[in-house]
Amino acid sequence: MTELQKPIVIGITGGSASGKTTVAHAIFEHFSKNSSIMLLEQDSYYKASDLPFAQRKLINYDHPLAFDTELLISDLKKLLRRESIDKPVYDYTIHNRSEETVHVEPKDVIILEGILILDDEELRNLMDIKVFVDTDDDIRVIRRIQRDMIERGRSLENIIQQYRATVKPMYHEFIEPTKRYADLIVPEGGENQVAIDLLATKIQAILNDRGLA
Ligand SMILES: Nc1ncnc2c1ncn2[C@@H]1O[C@H](COP(=O)(O)OP(=O)(O)O)[C@@H](O)[C@H]1O
Ligand SMILES: O=c1ccn([C@@H]2O[C@H](COP(=O)(O)O)[C@@H](O)[C@H]2O)c(=O)[nH]1
Repeated sequence: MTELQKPIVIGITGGSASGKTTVAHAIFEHFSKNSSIMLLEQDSYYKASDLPFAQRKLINYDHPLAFDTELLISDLKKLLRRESIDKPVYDYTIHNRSEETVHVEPKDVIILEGILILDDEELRNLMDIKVFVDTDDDIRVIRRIQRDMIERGRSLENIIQQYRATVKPMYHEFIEPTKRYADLIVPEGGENQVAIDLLATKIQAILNDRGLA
């Protein structure tokens, strides 16, 4: 009976460094002891590139076409059919997909997280709950500087240049407009415990309804 139930898909989006990953991990932690749950990052589905590093650095990574959305939809549909996937691995430090993949087994709850997951209608329609993490541009840019210098091997100059050239304009052109598709808008992300608790309650209700609890 349990194997035949459709898994629950929670989409968590918002601008870069809004707190999407932090919210996704909080939900994951909440359910991981008692439920079968997994994270699926849209970033894993950035397109691979044959261009040299100097040119890869200049790619617009905040445009919908930077992602292999076809592969992401195909993998998500497999997980919904309770089939396993070989998830690509993305390496931000080299701006490219790594040679490796990670074998992922299907789970009852799938948390899909990324800047442009609500842009594509077909992908959007696969989600049960859509969340937009809404954090002001100035806070996000400060967080991004701190994170990208430490975790993604970037210089301050490079982060500022990329932010002005693509990150900020693409946010306003493509990401922020997807807020209208969200069921829930979470201000400030990871520290918003009330929103995380509300989300957890709703997920638990769907788990109960589908007999997955
Ligand atoms: N509410 C918050 N207050 C302070 N720092 C936060 C908050 N939410 C996230 N952060 C920090 O901001 C950075 C970006 O958060 P992250 O969740 O990785 O964002 P995203 O996945 O949207 O890019 C991380 O270093 C994280 O620890
Ligand atoms: O090669 C790359 C790929 C992506 N980026 C930037 O990453 C963010 C999305 O990740 P978040 O965790 O949501 O911040 C996006 O804004 C891209 O600009 C990159 O710099 N290089």
